[in-house]
Amino acid sequence: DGLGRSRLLGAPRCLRGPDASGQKLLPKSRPCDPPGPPPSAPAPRLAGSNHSGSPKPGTKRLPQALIVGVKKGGTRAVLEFIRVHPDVRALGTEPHFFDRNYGRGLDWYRQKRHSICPRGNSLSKIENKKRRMKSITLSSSFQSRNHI
Ligand SMILES: Nc1ncnc2c1ncn2[C@@H]1O[C@H](COP(=O)(O)OS(=O)(=O)O)[C@@H](OP(=O)(O)O)[C@H]1O
Repeated sequence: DGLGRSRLLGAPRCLRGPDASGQKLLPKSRPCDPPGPPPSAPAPRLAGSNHSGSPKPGTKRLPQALIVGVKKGGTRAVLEFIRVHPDVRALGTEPHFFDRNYGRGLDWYRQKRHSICPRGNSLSKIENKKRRMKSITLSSSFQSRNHI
């Protein structure tokens, strides 16, 4: 609200440690993780999925929000605006999940997000260079009555 009070009352807060006081958690100059398994690696399977790769009923967890924009459409600016919220943490750099690290699986991606905010709200910008699209996912403990 206008007084700077969080409307996310009741949601676990992401306490910002000394390493995250408004700074990017991962500097842009940091080299990417070594490449994952070759493209022939099987597609990652969702936790709780059956042998066909389909999630079991009741186990699929989707992001609370997915913001999609074209490349160079200002998606970084949107992410930076959202991360100003005190209850939101964001990966500093794009994890390159789809174009470089897909073979590492969804657990690798989830762990990256979990490492910045284990119980709360995390943002990350992911990319699909082939389609020249960018998206921002917001996974959170927000209740449906909460908005940012
Ligand atoms: N409000 C507003 N108005 C006009 N232009 C803006 C605005 N916000 C971001 N930008 C410009 O958007 C470019 C970055 O977009 P993205 O963050 O989507 O880039 S990327 O696709 O992730 O590389 C980047 O443009 P370039 O500097 O030409 O790369 C930003 O300057």
